[in-house]
Amino acid sequence: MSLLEINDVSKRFHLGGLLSRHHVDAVRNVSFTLDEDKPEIFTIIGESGSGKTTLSRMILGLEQPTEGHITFKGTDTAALGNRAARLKFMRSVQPVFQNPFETFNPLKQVDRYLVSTARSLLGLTSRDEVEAAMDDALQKVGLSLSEVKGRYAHELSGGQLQRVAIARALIPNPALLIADEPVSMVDASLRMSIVNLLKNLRDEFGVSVIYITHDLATAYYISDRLIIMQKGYVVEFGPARAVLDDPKHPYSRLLKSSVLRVEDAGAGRLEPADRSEATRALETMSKSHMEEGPDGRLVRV
Ligand SMILES: Nc1ncnc2c1ncn2[C@@H]1O[C@H](COP(=O)(O)OP(=O)(O)OP(=O)(O)O)[C@@H](O)[C@H]1O
Repeated sequence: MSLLEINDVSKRFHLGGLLSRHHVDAVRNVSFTLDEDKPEIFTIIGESGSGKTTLSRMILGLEQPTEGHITFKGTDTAALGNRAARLKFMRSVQPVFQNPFETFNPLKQVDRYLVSTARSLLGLTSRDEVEAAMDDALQKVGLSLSEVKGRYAHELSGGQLQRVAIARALIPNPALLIADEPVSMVDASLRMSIVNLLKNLRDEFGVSVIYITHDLATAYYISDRLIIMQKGYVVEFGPARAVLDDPKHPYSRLLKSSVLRVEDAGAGRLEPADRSEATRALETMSKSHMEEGPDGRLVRV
């Protein structure tokens, strides 16, 4: 059975009111499926404005698709009518946001966030039960309740704080985490520990992760499959290493060639790579379609 099915989903934002003719097509005809029996790290890559966050907000039910359907464990997420159905969905699909320093109010002890998640999503009332659920989630991210209890955000490192944010998301034992740029605000030296943590959640606890990033290196390291988005379109889709080793679409090639290498920086080569091929591909995008290669990869042509 599918865990998550994204079926031909598009999102159009009207600018200046519904009757205005100005709009942005943030997401265009995106489809993919995650399998319930095969937890994976599914990565969405794309530059700023390509539609990654809009797609993730639709999966979380924070935006509704203009067209298409999103189905979680067989239920259309647009049809989650009552509070009980909505709560059940929120227990199963949890977000992790980009900046842990924005996630946590500096005037509130960080463990209070975990307490409220345990109460609201698990319905726990007794202090012992709440603390057991918190400690269990904190252990999964390599922390413990005693390390975190009573502490404020500024008393923890960015890496520790992002672990606490992930622990909060893990309290209801979700099947799916939506992690939107979870390492971009974390110190480079701590980045791999968070990335390895996501891997561990997949391997040890069977949690699937939708990992949203600009960062090709971490995407290459942890992803099972990925999509590359440009201006709302999926331009390439397939096993992560196959796509990143040998990108087929001009935009994917541009992304890969834009990664700054130490030897280029040392030689003063800081200019962006030539965008002309990717820009030409974008001009013909509305007339394009996805085509399947012999290795099961999909490329927009
Ligand atoms: N609520 C909104 N109203 C109008 N336009 C929006 C809204 N949200 C997003 N957009 C537009 O939709 C497009 C896609 O934005 P989105 O934030 O999904 O991209 P992104 O790939 O996540 O970018 P970033 O990496 O910068 O977060 C952009 O052109 C953006 O300006």
